[in-house]
Formats: sequence, structure tokens, C-alpha cells
Amino acid sequence: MAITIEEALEFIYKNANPRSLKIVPLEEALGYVLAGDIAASHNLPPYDNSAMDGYAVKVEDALRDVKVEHTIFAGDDSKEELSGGFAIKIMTGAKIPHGCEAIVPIEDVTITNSGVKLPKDIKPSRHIRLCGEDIKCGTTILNRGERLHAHHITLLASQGISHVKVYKKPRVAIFASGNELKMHFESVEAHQLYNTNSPTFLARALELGCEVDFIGTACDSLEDIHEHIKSALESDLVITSGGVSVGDADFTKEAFGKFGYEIFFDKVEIKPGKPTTFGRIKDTLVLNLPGNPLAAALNFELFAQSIILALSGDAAKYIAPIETTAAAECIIRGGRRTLIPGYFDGAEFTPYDKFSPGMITPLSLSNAYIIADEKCEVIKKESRVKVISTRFSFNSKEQKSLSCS
Ligand SMILES: Nc1nc2c(c(=O)[nH]1)N[C@H]1C(S)=C(S)[C@@H](COP(=O)(O)OP(=O)(O)OC[C@H]3O[C@@H](n4cnc5c(N)ncnc54)[C@H](O)[C@@H]3O)O[C@H]1N2
Ligand code: MOO
Repeated sequence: MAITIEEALEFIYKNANPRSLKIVPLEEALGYVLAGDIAASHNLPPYDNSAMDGYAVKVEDALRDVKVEHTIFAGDDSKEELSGGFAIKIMTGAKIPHGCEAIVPIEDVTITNSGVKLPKDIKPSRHIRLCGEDIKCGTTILNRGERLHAHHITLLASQGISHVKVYKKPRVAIFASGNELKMHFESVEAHQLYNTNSPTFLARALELGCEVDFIGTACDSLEDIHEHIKSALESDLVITSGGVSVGDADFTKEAFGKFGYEIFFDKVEIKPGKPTTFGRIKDTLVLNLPGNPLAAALNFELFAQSIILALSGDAAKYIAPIETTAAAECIIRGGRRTLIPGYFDGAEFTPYDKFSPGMITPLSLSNAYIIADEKCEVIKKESRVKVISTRFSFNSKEQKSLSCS
């Protein structure tokens, strides 16, 4: 019996967990997920320092001519002490000298014969960046389950952290089956076509931070599919396409059965993608997607991505939609949840005008999709929709104003 998308995702979250850990140098840590919390071992800034090129002064010296005898540069380990009637010239980032109460920027003073004339308003602590105001030593700066993006590398580098403990990237093996299929580097005859699903899965799994083994294309025979399964079982996840329907040459599930395939579900109330199958052979998870390219790619987005996120140890493992409005009407048949590809330009979602499970263009030219409810027969123009991205960033084909009013 076909299950709902929610039930299918529950099977996924119950069965997909991060496997093992390793230590990587910071330079290679981008995209990995942290396997432990990280606490700050240094204050940032590490010492009170000047936010401006200017003069270290006493507040009481406002409006006075003060003498300037020293200059402190960033990186100096200065022991100067500031006394009333004096200013110390100081550069941005330089350590604040003892006795300094504020910094006056260079452009706010007048140069005199013996030093500088200070302005009338000097507020205590002005232009001083305080030790630890950004990061306090001992606080947790990153948590287990955080995927490392460029600006997390900033935090780690600020603490002099050279290596981090992370979850290994999910190892994914990919193959397709179908006598009609040829690899993109082979020649095709008139009755054949290129296997586009496997290169799609490979590229997308890499985008999602997996290590990928490209096993190839199997013929529609149990023996050949067995060979491909054997080569794939060392992985955390095997993703196949094709051969999951009821045709005379649909052997995929039977072929996996020889290896003790425990199937969690083999039908989902979804269009396209009803025959999507998920299970396990020992520690290896298996996702059999249908052969039809749009069905395969969209169901990869929903199910393979959810498995990959859960396997990677990412605390943010749930796919999150963005709410927006539909830019055009889209008529659907209803009856089952329907996946509709389209383009989200940051303001509106435009459903792809004509799509069917066997096509490849709709998703290639889209950057997102929506899931229409089983009772829904039309997505009306300007109705609210929940958009799920199929890319990492949101883009627009036209230049937009980027500021908020
Ligand atoms: N009598 C029924 N027939 C079908 C049903 C059904 O319920 N009853 N379901 C349909 C649905 S829905 C789908 S989806 C497909 C799923 O079929 P398979 O997973 O068995 O896929 P194939 O038959 O192997 O291929 C379908 C289609 O896709 C092309 N294909 C397959 N693999 C690739 C690839 N790697 N790259 C590019 N194109 C691929 C293949 O040539 C076929 O045209 O079954 C329906 N039938
Ligand atoms: O469900 Mo099939 O996946 O419509 O093409």
C-alpha cells in the first residue's frame, strides 16, 4: 500500500543516522558537519583596541591642546601610560594604552605646534573595541551538527583551531538499469538513449556534500543488476533508478532481494514517483527511484536529499520551504500529492508550464518545486505556495533592488 510523504520521511529519519567520525584540517573542513561542540579558548578581540586611526585621550582634556609624544601601531606591545594633558597617537587595531579613556579620530583634531587640539565632546569609551566583546573565552561558538560554511571557518580560525572533528561525508553509490540506456561517453543507436539519471544523481549528491561512487548502467537482467549491487554495498546509501514498476523487465527490487533487502516502503502517494522504494541491506540504505527522469530527479530532491542530510549528521536535516506567491496559474489532476517544478526569483514562484514524468527540461530550467495537496486541482495565480529550492542559492534572471526599506 502506498504511504504518505510524511510517513516516508519518518522511515527515513528513523533509519538514517551519521555513521562515523574523522578529523580534518581547517583548510579542508568546508562542508563537513561538526561531530562535537566547539568552545572559544580566546577572547575576541583579545585586548582592548582602537577602532579608528586617531588619538588615545583623557575625557577631561576635551577642548584642550595636548602634547603628543608617542605613536602605537597594531601589533605593538606598548607599555605606554597616558597622563592628563597628553595624547598618544594610535592606529586602528592597536592596543589601548593604560589610562586611555577614549579615542578621538584623526579627522576630529587640529594639529598644533606641540601636539593636537581636541574637540569639545569626548564620550568615555568612544571608539574603543573591548576585549571579548565579540567572543568570550569559554563560550560555545559552534555546536555539534553544524555544517561548516565559510563564515564558520572564520570563527574557527579566530580561535587558532587547526583541526576539527567531523562526521564523514555520506558515501553514496549510484547506478541505473535499463537495456535502452547508454552512458554519456558511449555511442547510442536509434533505439537507445543516454542514461541521464545517474549523472544527475552524481552531480546533485556532490552538491549536497557526498562522496560519490558512479557504478554505471546495468542491463535489465538479475545477473547484471547483482554485479552492480555488489559494487555498491560498501556505501552508506545506494541510489538506483529504473526497473521499479510492474513491467516484464522491472527487476530492481527482486535483484536487491538476493542480498537481504529489508524494504521500509515501496509506494508513495506522490505524483510523479509513486514506485519510489526505500529499504536497507545490513548497514547500507537503498533508495530505488523510478526511471522516468523528472520523477527520478524530483524524488531525489525530496527523499534522497532527506536521507543524505540525515546521514551527514546535519542538525538542520529537514527540508525547509520558503513561502511566496504563485506568479501564474497551474492546473493539476489532483488525487495524489503532486510535485510541480518551477522558478523562484526571490519574489514569486512561476510553475513550469508543461511537464510530465519522462521529461528532463522542466527541472533543468527550474530552481525549485512545490508540493500540491492531493485535493488541489489548481494552483491559482497569486495564491500562497511553499517553495522548496533545488539549488543552494536563490537567484533571479532580472536585476532586483537588494535593499530593504
Ligand atoms: N502498468 C503500469 N505501468 C507503469 C506504472 C504502473 O503503475 N503501472 N507506473 C509508471 C510510473 S509512474 C513510472 S515512474 C514508471 C517507472 O518505471 P521504472 O522505474 O520501472 O522505470 P523504467 O521502466 O526502467 O523506465 C521508465 C522510463 O524512464 C526512462 N529511463 C529509465 N532510466 C533512465 C535513465 N537512467 N536515464 C534516462 N532515462 C531513463 C526509460 O527509458 C523509460 O522511458 O513506470 C510507469 N509504468
Ligand atoms: O510516478 Mo511516475 O514516477 O509518474 O513517472
